[in-house]
Amino acid sequence: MTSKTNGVYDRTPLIAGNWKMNLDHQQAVTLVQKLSWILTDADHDFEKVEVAVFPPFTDLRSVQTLVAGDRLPLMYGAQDVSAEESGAFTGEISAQFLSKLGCRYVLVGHSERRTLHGEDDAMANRKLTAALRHGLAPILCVGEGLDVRQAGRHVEHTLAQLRGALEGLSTEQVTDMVVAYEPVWAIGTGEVAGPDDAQQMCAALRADVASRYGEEAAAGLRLLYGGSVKSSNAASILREKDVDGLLVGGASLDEAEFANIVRFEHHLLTD
Ligand SMILES: O=C[C@H](O)COP(=O)(O)O
Repeated sequence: MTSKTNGVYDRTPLIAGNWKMNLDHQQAVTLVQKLSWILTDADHDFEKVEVAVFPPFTDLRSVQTLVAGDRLPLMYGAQDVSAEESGAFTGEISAQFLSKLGCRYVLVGHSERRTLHGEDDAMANRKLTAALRHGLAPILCVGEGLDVRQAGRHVEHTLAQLRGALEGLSTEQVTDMVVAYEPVWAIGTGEVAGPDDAQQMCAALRADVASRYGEEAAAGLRLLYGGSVKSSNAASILREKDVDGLLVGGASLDEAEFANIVRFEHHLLTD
């Protein structure tokens, strides 16, 4: 997001709520209903600031039914996708299934997939390709651990993740992409990277895309920050020039708190 002063953004801000392994399908319906009531009551303009939720797989059909039935203006997506097309892959969920459920987005390469399931950049690349084949918009997650940050290698590390995951993709495919910078040391810890840290990395990611895929691709690329985001720090991070949105974990499980994050502009105007 850019141009914070006149209310006009170069890119539509995206506020994404990753529920992780929380909320069953009934709780999902309740949360989405309440979130939509709060935002509608507050006259939230969903075209100006996009809102997306990422429930567990088992909730997606219920969320789809609610969103379609009530014509809710929010988007939803999945937290992961198989790199495979179909077949004997027990427990996997294909991009085609997600597409059929009306998912707009899918997270790829989240740090919890990387650390808990050993996913690497090559796997992120295969998942991105699978998602794109089925018309899903991937949100590629990148970011460094504490050791890398302390060694001062966070920019090179994160750019290497980006390059590995985007390997072989066309300029057109990269142009539609969303990339989330999530420093692992700031996830679920209460530690937040400062707005300067978020801006430094998002600027480096955008510059890298510009050098490889051209200025147009870089200008369209949406860059999110994730890691202990709350309504109290959202506005200051989003004020940064190259930060186009947020990937929110824990705080997205509380509809009032998440709605306050979505309405960050309100805080920009008042603080
Ligand atoms: O996907 C979301 C991120 O992992 C951030 O999670 P958090 O807001 O709970 O730190």
